[in-house]
Amino acid sequence: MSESKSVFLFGYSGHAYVIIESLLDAGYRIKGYFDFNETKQNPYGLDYFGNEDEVDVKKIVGDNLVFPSVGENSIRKKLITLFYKYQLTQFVIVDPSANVSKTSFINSSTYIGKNVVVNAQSEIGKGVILNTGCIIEHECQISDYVHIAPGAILCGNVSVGENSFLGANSVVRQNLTISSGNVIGAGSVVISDVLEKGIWVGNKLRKL
Ligand SMILES: CC(=O)SCCNC(=O)CCNC(=O)[C@H](O)C(C)(C)COP(=O)(O)OP(=O)(O)OC[C@H]1O[C@@H](n2cnc3c(N)ncnc32)[C@H](O)[C@@H]1OP(=O)(O)O
Repeated sequence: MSESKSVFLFGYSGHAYVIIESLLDAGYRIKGYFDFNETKQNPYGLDYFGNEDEVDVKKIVGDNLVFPSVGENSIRKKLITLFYKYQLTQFVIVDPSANVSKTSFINSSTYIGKNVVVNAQSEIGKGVILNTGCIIEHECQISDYVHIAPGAILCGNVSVGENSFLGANSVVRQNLTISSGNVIGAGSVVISDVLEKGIWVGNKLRKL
């Protein structure tokens, strides 16, 4: 990761706190944040630069780095669209504790959290969150704006469509596809393709 520039964050609540600590551990300087309003709590003492829809973001940011620090998939998508519009400098944040295969490909504005594993030949889209301790096994394909919550496990060669959310500790069996816009509940076990959009929960446990 580049250490020569400062980072402007977009969004400053719980998910941003996690990102801030990864950035600080990796040696970045944080310039401040944009958000709808100045936040009441400011645990990291950051400067507020305004609502990105109301201020001249490009002039304020210059050639510094930008990052979408919000957990909600649709808001990250909106922010990244703005980053492209103003040709701002996007990057990838990999927490120093993560273990990311050299043969995987990670797209811009993606966050890889503490103790995450990304294994061989996986491809991760832009604006993705790989949250604390999740495991993305070999040859997985994760599309843009997906959120994989803490502790989720994707076995090998799993595809996840754009904007989907996989809950904490969910497990997806190998070689399966989850199409775009899906929500998989916390602790669920996915044992067949999920091709119809919806909120899916449960683990159909039975004696074999
Ligand atoms: C750092 C972070 O925090 S990242 C975020 C991590 N958070 C998570 O992973 C949470 C993921 N969210 C969930 O699992 C949610 O429960 C959802 C999205 C699946 C469903 O939420 P809601 O739509 O609000 O459902 P609600 O809580 O009303 O429950 C509806 C029904 O589903 C059941 N249900 C909800 N979640 C689950 C689940 N994970 N597994 C099994 N059943 C569930 C409920 O028991 C309830 O059943 P009933 O109708 O028989 O009473």
